[in-house]
Amino acid sequence: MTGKITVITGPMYSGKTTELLSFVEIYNIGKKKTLVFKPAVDNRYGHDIVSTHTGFSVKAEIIARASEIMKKITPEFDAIFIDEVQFLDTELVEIAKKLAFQGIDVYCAGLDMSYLEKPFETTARLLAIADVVIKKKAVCEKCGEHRATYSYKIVPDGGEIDVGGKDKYIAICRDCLKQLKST
Ligand SMILES: Nc1ncnc2c1ncn2[C@@H]1O[C@H](COP(=O)(O)OP(=O)(O)O)[C@@H](O)[C@H]1O
Ligand SMILES: Cc1cn([C@H]2C[C@H](O)[C@@H](COP(=O)(O)O)O2)c(=O)[nH]c1=O
Ligand SMILES: [Zn+2]
Repeated sequence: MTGKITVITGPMYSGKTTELLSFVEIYNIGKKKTLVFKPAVDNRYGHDIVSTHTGFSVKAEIIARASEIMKKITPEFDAIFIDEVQFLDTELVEIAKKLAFQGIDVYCAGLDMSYLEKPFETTARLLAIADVVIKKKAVCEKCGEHRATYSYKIVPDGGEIDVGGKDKYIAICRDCLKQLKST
């Protein structure tokens, strides 16, 4: 049987990594063969772990390019999990397809949009080929409603790729974004 491609997306703090790691746990309980990957650019929580904003973490393989995934897995794997896919090159899309054809489930988590409201290309392309899309929302840090779909930058521009957390970004809803833009 072929594998399934699942993409978990949404703004920062929406629970993407939490959801990704809950899938890892399900496969691990079932004693399945799995591997977790993370791009090298995201150095927030230490070098060889994927961590949620609440501090829950699992061991991960650090990769600079998507092609490194193929060097680290064999056909015996049941599933692979990749966090922060917005930081990886678009070759990940072909790799995800290839692995799914080989019967390996592929779980990807990543931002859909940058703070400039532009789609991250790798996430966008993965969404196009996904079997399952999970779109998460965060709590808006302006109005307190659970409908934030945007990551808003609260410090001067450090470029579209700019690793950080609450020191740089908040999650906000469209209504609050509209308000912020009009002030
Ligand atoms: N604005 C927010 N909305 C929702 N959760 C938030 C917010 N700010 C901080 N959190 C915390 O972040 C956790 C989700 O973290 P994580 O899964 O790492 O999210 P993501 O990977 O989408 O950034 C939540 O369980 C909550 O404790
Ligand atoms: C919006 C936005 C975010 N980033 C960075 C900031 C963080 O390091 C990650 C997102 O982490 P999370 O697990 O989703 O909270 O991406 C960026 O580089 N550029 C952006 O526009
Ligand atoms: Zn709001």
